[in-house]
This record gives sequence, C-alpha cells and structure tokens, in this order.
Amino acid sequence: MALFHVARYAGPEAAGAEAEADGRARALLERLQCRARERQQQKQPAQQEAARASEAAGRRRRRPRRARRREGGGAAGSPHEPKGKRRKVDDEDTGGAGQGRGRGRGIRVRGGADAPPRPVSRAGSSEEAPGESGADAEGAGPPEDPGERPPGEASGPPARALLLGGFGRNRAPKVQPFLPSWLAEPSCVGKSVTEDLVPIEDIPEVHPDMQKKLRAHGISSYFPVQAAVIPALLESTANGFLVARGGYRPRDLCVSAPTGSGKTLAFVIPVVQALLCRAVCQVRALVVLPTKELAQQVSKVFNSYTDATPLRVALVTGQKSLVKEQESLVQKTADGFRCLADVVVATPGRLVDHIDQTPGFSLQHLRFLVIDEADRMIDSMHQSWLPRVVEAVFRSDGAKDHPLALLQRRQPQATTAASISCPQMPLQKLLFSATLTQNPEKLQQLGLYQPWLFSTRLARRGPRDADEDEDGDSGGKYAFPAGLSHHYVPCSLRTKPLAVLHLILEKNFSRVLCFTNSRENSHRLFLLVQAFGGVTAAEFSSRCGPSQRKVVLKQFEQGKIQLLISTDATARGIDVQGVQRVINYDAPQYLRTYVHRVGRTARAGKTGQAFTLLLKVQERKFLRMLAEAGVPEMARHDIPNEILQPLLPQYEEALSQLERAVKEERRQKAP
Ligand SMILES: Nc1ncnc2c1ncn2[C@@H]1O[C@H](COP(=O)(O)OP(=O)(O)OP(=O)(O)O)[C@@H](O)[C@H]1O
Repeated sequence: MALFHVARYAGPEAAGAEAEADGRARALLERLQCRARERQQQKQPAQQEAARASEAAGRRRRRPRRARRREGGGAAGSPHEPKGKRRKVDDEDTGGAGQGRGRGRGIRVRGGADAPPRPVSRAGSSEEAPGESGADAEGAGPPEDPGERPPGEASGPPARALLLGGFGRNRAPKVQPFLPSWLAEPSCVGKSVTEDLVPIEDIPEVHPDMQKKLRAHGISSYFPVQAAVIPALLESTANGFLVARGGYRPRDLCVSAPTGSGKTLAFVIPVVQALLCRAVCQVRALVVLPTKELAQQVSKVFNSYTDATPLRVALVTGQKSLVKEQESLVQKTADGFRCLADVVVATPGRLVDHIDQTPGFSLQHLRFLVIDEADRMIDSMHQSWLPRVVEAVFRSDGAKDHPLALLQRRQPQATTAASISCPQMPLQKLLFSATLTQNPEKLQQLGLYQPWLFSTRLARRGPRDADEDEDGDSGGKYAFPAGLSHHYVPCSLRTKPLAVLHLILEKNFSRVLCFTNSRENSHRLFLLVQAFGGVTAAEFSSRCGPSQRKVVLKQFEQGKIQLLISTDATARGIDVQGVQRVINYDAPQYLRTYVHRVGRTARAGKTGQAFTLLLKVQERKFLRMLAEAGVPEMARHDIPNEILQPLLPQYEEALSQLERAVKEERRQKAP
C-alpha cells in the first residue's frame, strides 16, 4: 500500500515548475527518511523494550480483540486507543510536521499483511505503538516508486526493524509424561504357569502345615505370581501380623498377572498363615470383590484353607438377609459383642451396610485389606466404600486419657523416630487384577503406601498409555494365557445366532461360555437356542435371581449345561473348571472386557479357544484393538453360507417361536 503521497507535499511548492517541485519533494523525502532512520536508531533500545511488552500484551489479548484493534483502530482518537497513545498522536498531528512527520513515523508497520487497507493519513497515526518500524510497511506493499528509495535501502525490512505481530500462540513445550518409579519398574513375574513353576518346598517361609494343605488340594508347585507374592507378603508379617518388620509400616502390594494364573492363592496362603497365630477373633482380613459370585468363590478358597483351624470366614454379599449375615459376624454377649469372623469376604455395598448397621461390627483390628479385581473396584470408588472402610479402621473409641489410648490406631503419618517408637498394627492393602490400571491418578484414590508392583507385563512409558485402557485402546499392555488361541468369525447380524449354533452343534463344542453385551441380548439368544433345540443352554444375567444364578453356575461347573449365555456378570474372576471355549456373541467394546471374558478359558496352564463374532463394520477396529493389545495371533474362522444352509428351516421356525415368546413376555409385563 502507499506509504505517502508526495503529490500532497508537492502541492504548495508546485506553483512554479513541476519538475522543481518534484525535485524538492524528493529532497524532502530523503531528508525525512534520513531523520526517520536517525530517530529509529536513537529509539532502538526503548523500542525493543516496548516491542517486547507489546508482544506480551498481544499474547494475552484474545484474538477477536486484536482483530478489532487492527481494523478500527488504532485510528487517532479511537476510544479503544490508550489515552497516552492518543495524546501522542494528537501532538504529532498538531506539531506542524503534518504528513512529513507522519511519514517519518509512517515508516511504521502495519499490523499485518492481511490488515485491511486504510487511508494514508490514518495509517500514519493508527499504528503509533512505540517500537513499530515503518520500514516494514514498505515491505508490506510496494512503494509507489521504488526507484525513489535512498541508496542502499533494501526493498525488504531492514535487519533491525521490528515487526508488529508475533502474536501467534507459542506452543507450550511438550511435557513428557512419566510414571512413578514403582509403576515403571515393577518386579517382573514369569508368565508361564507351565514352565516357571516353583516347587512348594522351595519357599520355606510357607508353614509346613500349609504346605501339607496345598498338597492335599493337588498343588505341588507355585505358579510364578504365587512364588513372587507369597514370600513378599510373608516377609511383612515375619514378626507376627501385629507389628511390621522393624516397626516400619509394610508396603502395599499391587499384582497384575494374567487370568487364571493363581492370584487368589497368592493372597489366601499368606493371609491365612499370618492369622493362624492370632489369639482373639477379630476381623483381621477383609477381601472386597465386585460381584456376589466372585466373593462366594473366594470365600470358598479361604474356607478350604482355614478348615481345621480356629479361623473363621464370613461372606457378606447380600445373598442372605442382613440379619443372617450379622449373625455370622458378631454375637451379643453380656458385656458387649464378640467377633465371629477373622476373614470377611464382601461386596462393597453390603460391606458398607454392615459398617453402618451392624452393632459390634468393627474393623479396628484390620491388618489386610485385599482388593481383588482392583481396576473394577477403582471404578466403583464413587460408592465411597474405601473411605468408609478406612474410617472404620482408624475409628477412635474416644477416651484419649485411657491408659491404652497410646496404643490406639491412628491414621498413618510420616515415618519419624517418634512414630515408630510406639508401633501400631499396620493396615496393608493388597491389590490384584489381570488388568490392573497403571494410571497413577486412579491408583492414587486408593491411598497406597510405598506400593510395590508385581507384574507380568513390561513397564509402560507413561500414564498416557495407562489411560488408554478405559478407551479400549492399548499397546501390548495385557498378558494373555499362553494356552489361549484367539479366533474371529466374520458374520452378518442375521447369521450371528446361526454361527453360534453351528459352532456348538457341528463342531461339538461342549462347556461353552457365550457373552453378550446386554441382558436382553442374553435372554433372546437363550430363547432362540432353546427354540432351536438340540443344545442344553442356560442364561446368566441380572434377570435371574441370586439363587437361580448360583444353581446355574453349579450346573455349568458340573457339565450339565453345554452353553451358558451370559452378560459380563461372569466375565471376571469366575473360575469354572473345564470351560473349553468362550464365544463373544457381541464383540466387547473394551480391551479389558475382552481380556476377562476370554480368560474364563485356558486357565491354570490349560488350553482354550476364544471366538469373537464380528460384523463387517466392527472388523477393522476390533482387530486393530487386539493387535495393539499384543494378542499374539487372531485366526480368521469363516463359516460359509452353504454350511449354514441346512440349519435354516429349523432356524426360521425358532425365530418365529422367539417372536411369539417375546410378545408374550411383553404382554405379561404390561400393566
Ligand atoms: N499352584 C497351582 N497349581 C495348580 N493349580 C493352581 C495353582 N494355583 C491356582 N491354581 C488353580 O488355577 C485356577 C485359577 O486360579 P485363580 O482363580 O486364582 O486365577 P486368577 O489369577 O485369580 O484368575 P482371574 O484373573 O481370572 O481371577 C484355579 O482353579 C486354581 O485352583
């Protein structure tokens, strides 16, 4: 854009000869340019300072405001213009130099190459911010007569000129995510439950009586996770469970190992052994699990290792009435209450009910808090069960002047000479899962003390990786049982049930656990399979009552049910012997769900197969998710239409039966 208009200067002098005027104008122009340069050089330090300030202010300003200023304004007298600046412009306007001075300063910059054109006279005053260099204005648009530049002046901005702008947001420096060292450098646990076995006698810390019990249960060697965790846990109870070694608080343990790798015994054995030396029955170990069935399974394992000992195990899941459960926890005596359970296995909701409503139920002597399926339990933290437990553990009985008040448990604080001079029973948290989160933020909710991680998988780079599991994405983060083979079956929505029937009938699959994504899907598939006939099937979901679920699981375990159609209620932890195949009728949305579902087979070193039925639209995403998860190989298993053809007539008949059954159910439900 034009910087100045020589003709306007030429005006008064042009009365005589135009050429003379032209010459004078040029001379004047050169003089002005010289003066401008001189001033520029004099002002350089101040300008640089101001430019820095302006740049900083520019960065703070929001973009639309900047744009407004550029457009409107800066015009002299603009209400947006700072007062000082306006005054300066006014001074210049009245200073007599008029356009000449304006030109001197007019060699100032425009806000940017894309700023809208403005009248020359305003251009001079609108960009009056100190430190702006007019030289750039020349650079911003060609001068009307480039030949009139002073010799040596380049057409581009001079080297020391300051450009307005630089408002572009500077990118914040990238922060490298990092994991706390306990997460980044776990104690590695062997993966193979067939090769990395440790004979029972190689861990002498386990009491001979306990070893005998293990052998009686058919266990001659420890699985890798047990060989790592049992000694670590026993070490923290080496002086009895009341005081940790040296009076120091023991570290909390986190264990991440594949499904079916024996995590349950990894805590049952040391906890039982530690409590065997207790004198008075108190709740010393609390195991919290997400589902009733799982709690029942774990309490069964505790029972099998505590029978013929004075230790008592109570199960509180809501399967029995509150009163019945209360009777298994406490007994009213003449002088108060007597505790009846050393180990309590509970679901979180029912546990809180007992903390609130069971008189005499105390957790003040709790030594071990086991959180099984820990990642799932962290998800249920909104129920606030953990703060309630911790509060109950450190509940004070009042009476500070009581002689035993000194020995009363207090919330742990920093370890100091004073704090260890009066040792108290520690509370140790033990976390177990096949898909333990590595997200430090999530783990922080558990208030772990110097946690120690045992893991079969490689350390992760950063918490970002750890976060991804919730999005269903990961990078080789979970270990799968070695004996598990993964398959997928491409099919359409219509042929999905047929594919299941084909796998069971034609391939002679027995003891199959089939997962759907909702209880409605489970129910309908069950009705359809029943209507089709030839398969002993059952359903397992929240549609069934607890007792019905218990019966179904038992029958499935006994081999009386060929196909168990279930929601994710059985996806975690359930240990049913002899499950040879898992079918994902509905593809799981998240990797964690996949890991747990397929982990119901190929347990304890056995082999198993997992089939996932995939619609065309699901194929790419699902296969990518598993590839990134480190699934060794995903075999494609095509079922050609010709194979399904013979099943079709029976299938069509079953479909119409299903339709009638669904209608009938709706009719019955209708008010
Ligand atoms: N040392 C061992 N030798 C032989 N069998 C074992 C051993 N330890 C555990 N098992 C058996 O392995 C099976 C799986 O164990 P467990 O249920 O503890 O696995 P898990 O790691 O907790 O699996 P999930 O993550 O699915 O809950 C059980 O049937 C158990 O009896």
